[in-house]
Amino acid sequence: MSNKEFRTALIQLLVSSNKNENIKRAVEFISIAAKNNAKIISLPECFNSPYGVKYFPEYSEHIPDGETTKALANAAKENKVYLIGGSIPEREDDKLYNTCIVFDPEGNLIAKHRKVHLFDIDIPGKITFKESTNLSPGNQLTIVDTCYGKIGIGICYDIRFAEMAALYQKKGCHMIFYPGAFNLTTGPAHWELLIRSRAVDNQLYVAAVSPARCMDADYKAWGHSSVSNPYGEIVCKAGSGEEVVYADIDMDKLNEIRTNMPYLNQKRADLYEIKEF
Ligand SMILES: NC(=O)CCC(=O)C(=O)O
Repeated sequence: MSNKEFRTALIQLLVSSNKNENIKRAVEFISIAAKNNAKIISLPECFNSPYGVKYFPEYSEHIPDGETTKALANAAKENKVYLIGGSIPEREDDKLYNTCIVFDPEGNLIAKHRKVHLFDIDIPGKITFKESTNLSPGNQLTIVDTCYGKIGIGICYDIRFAEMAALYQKKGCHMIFYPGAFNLTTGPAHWELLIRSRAVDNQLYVAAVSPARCMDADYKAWGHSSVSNPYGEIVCKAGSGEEVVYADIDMDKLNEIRTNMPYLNQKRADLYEIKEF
């Protein structure tokens, strides 16, 4: 495969309350995905800790000197892959963040995305979640320059904000990764709809990577890690359990879709515009 065609792998990890075990299993799955020829591998949101505000302080780490950063750097280097490290609770000074770290195939930390839109919702009788209880939002968008092109990074709730994805497209991204953990209320309603919408809006590949569902956990993840192509077709999709799913990315296909339907160049900047950050 050339750099215009490459395989990506989404690791739908079953996250437990044992942090060391979570990291170890993530590293094992990275090696399996690399053996299956994946060049860009992603973990899910909050993969080293159960997802919940009460867990964030205990499981949080400094980046880059924490154990998770070191383990992922080694895994990227040993397997010679780009690694999108899902997210982990990050501690800096007296603040906590929900943070995605990205590594190149030499194991260098090349990006750090702090979730910019915190997940604060209250659907009575269904789900209440308030990340802002103890997390602070990130204040920057994140684009990673790779030998496979530019990749935008968002974390879960970030996928709901169409302008963010539009900016990534405007700045040259051909793919956006969203490590995420939707739930049993919003997952069936919106997970796939949002993945496909961001892909069609911007004519790019969208990958969304969830933890596996654990019915004993406080927060029950929807699962269904998926990739949409730029035409809005789901090209791979996990079930709800632990598994790795793969998608073959094809930049010629993306370019063909953009040529056939050139609506990205037909925007009315005289009427509306996405401002650059
Ligand atoms: N972890 C999250 O940000 C969850 C977002 C979510 O479930 C949603 O519906 O949005």
